[in-house]
Amino acid sequence: MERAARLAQHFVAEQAPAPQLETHATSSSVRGYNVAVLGAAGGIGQPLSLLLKLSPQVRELRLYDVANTAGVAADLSHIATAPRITSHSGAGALPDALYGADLVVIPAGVPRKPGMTRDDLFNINAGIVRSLCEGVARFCPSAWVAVISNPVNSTVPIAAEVLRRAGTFNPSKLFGVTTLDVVRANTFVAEALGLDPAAVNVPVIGGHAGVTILPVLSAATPRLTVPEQQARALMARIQDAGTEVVKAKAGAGSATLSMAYAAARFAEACLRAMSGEPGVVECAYVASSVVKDLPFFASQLRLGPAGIAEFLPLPRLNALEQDNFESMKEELVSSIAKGVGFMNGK
Ligand SMILES: NC(=O)C1=CN([C@@H]2O[C@H](COP(=O)(O)OP(=O)(O)OC[C@H]3O[C@@H](n4cnc5c(N)ncnc54)[C@H](O)[C@@H]3O)[C@@H](O)[C@H]2O)C=CC1
Ligand SMILES: O=C([O-])CC(=O)C(=O)O
Repeated sequence: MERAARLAQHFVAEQAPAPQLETHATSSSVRGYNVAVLGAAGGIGQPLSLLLKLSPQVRELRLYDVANTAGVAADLSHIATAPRITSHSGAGALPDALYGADLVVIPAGVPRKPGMTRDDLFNINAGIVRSLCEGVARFCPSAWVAVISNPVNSTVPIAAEVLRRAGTFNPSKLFGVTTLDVVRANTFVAEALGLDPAAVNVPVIGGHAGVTILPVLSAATPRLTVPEQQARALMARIQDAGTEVVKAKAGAGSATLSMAYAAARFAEACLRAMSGEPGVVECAYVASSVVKDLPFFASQLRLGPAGIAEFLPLPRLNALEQDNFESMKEELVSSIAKGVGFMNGK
């Protein structure tokens, strides 16, 4: 019997810990973590896997996709860094990719073409995220899960519902990756201020589509003092930045390289928090009670060894941001309801 099938059978039949890889290192004995990338042969998956191969936090990097992971894995495995690379192609290989994973990053799914919204991807990507999360619930129920697949505003509620139904949902460990919005905001604000982007931090709250992306420019550090018209233009550029890339790629997909950078930054933050490093703060789209009537919301989170350790208070919004905040609510409510409706067969 295949190792994956044996592991799966063992897990289901006996509910006992299988020969698990050594994980959950403590800060005093860091051995690294097992990270699975689902969709690893894709436009984001490949450069993301490259960046994770460079991470000192990673012990084993499992590359899973419906096909074509063998070549990516062979290629990456020649890089002279510590993480061990494994290849898992096809649905039958999912259990092996997930078993003992500490962090699962999901960039699986179709990207936009010009003229499409992220929501236009729902019909295909909803089912992909559902089936992958069913695997997570079964084979690595304690893992942290970072969902990249769009529309994030709906795929994260789907992931939550899958895990909840399986009895394994831990809201502190499920994240929609919105780091690219923060990365873009930092870059564009740094350009405006003539600074190194590494010295800039802009919290971005809400969700990950159009008006739901709310960069809180008034809370940027260092302080951004620009005329309102320039602030409006910056906000619009950050909100439309995904579309800017989709248009420039002219049918060849959406952001992959900047997204890989952003996802690697987020994954690295998760692994540092897991290992007990204090003061790890990132924005992400999570199950939340920070805003009434929005059960999923992106805001600044302090991460700890067990996932979300604290929801930081929302920054104070100026009039322009408050306006945007009010106009995002309806869209976010309906995107969340669409995800939940999908799980209810609607
Ligand atoms: N959260 C964010 O900020 C961003 C999200 N995205 C989203 O990320 C997703 C992936 O984008 P790209 O990598 O550019 O697309 P891509 O098409 O280049 O790669 C997607 C990969 O997913 C794989 N895949 C499809 N179904 C799968 C399944 N059931 N199991 C495992 N793998 C499967 C494909 O074989 C392919 O290799 C898209 O939905 C895109 O909209 C893209 C950029 C930013
Ligand atoms: O725009 C897209 O379709 C991909 C994405 O989410 C982004 O680049 O922010």
